[in-house]
Amino acid sequence: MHQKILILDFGSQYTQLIARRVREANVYCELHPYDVTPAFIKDFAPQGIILSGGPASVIEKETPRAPQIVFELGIPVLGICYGMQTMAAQLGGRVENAVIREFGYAEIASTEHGVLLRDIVDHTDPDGRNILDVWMSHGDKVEALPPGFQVMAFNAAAPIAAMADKTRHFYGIQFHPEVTHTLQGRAIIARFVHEICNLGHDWNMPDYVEESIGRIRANVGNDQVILGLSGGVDSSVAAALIHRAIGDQLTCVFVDNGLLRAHEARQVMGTFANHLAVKVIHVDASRIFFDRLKGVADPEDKRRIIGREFVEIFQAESAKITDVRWLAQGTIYPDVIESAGGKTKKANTIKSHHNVGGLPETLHLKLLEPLRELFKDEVRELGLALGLPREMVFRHPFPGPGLGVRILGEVKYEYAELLRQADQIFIEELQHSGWYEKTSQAFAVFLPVKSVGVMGDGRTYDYVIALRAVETQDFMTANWAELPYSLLGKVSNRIINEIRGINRVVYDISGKPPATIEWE
Ligand SMILES: Nc1ncnc2c1ncn2[C@@H]1O[C@H](COP(=O)(O)OP(=O)(O)OP(=O)(O)O)[C@@H](O)[C@H]1O
Ligand SMILES: O=c1[nH]c(=O)c2[nH+]cn([C@@H]3O[C@H](COP(=O)(O)O)[C@@H](O)[C@H]3O)c2[nH]1
Ligand SMILES: NC(=O)CC[C@H](N)C(=O)O
Ligand SMILES: [Mg+2]
Repeated sequence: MHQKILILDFGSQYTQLIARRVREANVYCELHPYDVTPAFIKDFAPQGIILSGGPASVIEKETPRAPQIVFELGIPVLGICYGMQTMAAQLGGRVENAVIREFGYAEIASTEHGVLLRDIVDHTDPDGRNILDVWMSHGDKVEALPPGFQVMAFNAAAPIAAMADKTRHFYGIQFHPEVTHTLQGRAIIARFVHEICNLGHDWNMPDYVEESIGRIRANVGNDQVILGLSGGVDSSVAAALIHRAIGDQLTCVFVDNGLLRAHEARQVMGTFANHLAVKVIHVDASRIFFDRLKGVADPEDKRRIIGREFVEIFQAESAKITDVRWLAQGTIYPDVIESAGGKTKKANTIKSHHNVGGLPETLHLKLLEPLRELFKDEVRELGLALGLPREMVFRHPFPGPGLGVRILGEVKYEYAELLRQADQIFIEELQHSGWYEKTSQAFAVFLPVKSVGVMGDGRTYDYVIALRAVETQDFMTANWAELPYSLLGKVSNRIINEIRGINRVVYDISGKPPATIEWE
């Protein structure tokens, strides 16, 4: 049993980051909606609670409140932004519309009341006051302190920019410590969990590996498990972990759908089957995929067809193995959070992300998802701890539909071959120049349009390749990467010189939003 923090989510854009920061302080935490039941909170038995920010306004009626039990358990509570405002309102203070709203950088002076901000400082002002550079995003502010509280920090826009009741260990901060713009944010979160909640550093990878292996063994017993192995980070780490736990009871199914990157099949088989001695069934289904995709140009239709075909292959393969009771997946914590949000939010479907999650009932398999609690960088750390090669653990994510959504319109074998070569050149050059690690995701896109060129004094009429490279934390928003012109020039030269059929290369300079990372 780990010591743990409960984070109640009021709908902030940054709630996941709060969880990340707590984990980075080596403390286990979970994120749940603000309206969980009192019984849930009791059972969860947290050593501290964090209330997140949120878009609503405490001033309006019918807006979210923290379950009252949060303030009755005798444990520390930290309210961030909306979390602070609702704490103030619920405990007898007052919240008003702010005259001056703050969005972005702000300075606050701390009074050092309570332990949370004591000695945490960016600089001092001419009056000798401790100043923190913080990031704010609010239109409301706490106007009157609840009984028992004192001001912990202030500025002109928010005379109560932070407040504390040091007897009950209730803290409220108007700024966001979870975003990196708040320079001392990490230190503040660490202060809260270690010194105010008195939690140790009991969340670390080596312990996690052992615990997780124990849990997998206890769950699975003597059953057989199958896992769809893509060669991506998540399914690879899941495979390595489960294999460590149950060895030969695990069978991986790696589907070559003809839409993989260059040498992917060889690499995956090399690492897993040869190096780690994991049982991997290599299903060469490229012909089936190309057949099914013939004449289909609509991106959503393509995604659906590819997703359906994956499921059929899985079903066929699992039927060939006796005693399979479990389907293992590389589901990670952001997937869990996002699909929970997806049930309640009325979100627009931009793309239906392919996932083997939609397996038919007739498969009758239980789900084994050992990475459900982990963030991507924790998954990477786990991969390294399990001995997976760095190139595998740190590779960019690759979507399930693969090159199928990077060939615009109809997918043809000929296009896939051209794209594979271009993508390989781009990735090679990024790696040589040190830019692969500086970008979050990079790839080539095949445009099935022809343009005129001149090569060796002759006319060409060939296809176009677009290059895409982005920097992002969470893949929800992204900036295009400012790759050096010299690097782009070299990649362009190589693609046009080395690949017959391509005579023009362009670079995608669109952010997300308004564009998405993949072109389809
Ligand atoms: N070619 C494939 N063969 C078998 N299973 C696959 C294949 N492609 C995708 N999958 C399954 O679909 C799941 C979702 O793919 P996704 O790309 O989200 O994760 P990943 O490949 O494990 O990691 P990453 O996000 O780093 O690419 C994978 O975990 C895997 O189980
Ligand atoms: O497993 C996946 N199955 C999919 O169908 C899929 N579509 C997009 N992606 C990846 O998700 C991230 C965001 O992509 P978009 O900005 O294009 O939506 C990027 O990292 C994309 O590569 C997918 N991953
Ligand atoms: N970021 C937040 O939590 C904002 C809280 C509240 N909606 C405000 O504008 O003050
Ligand atoms: Mg993948």
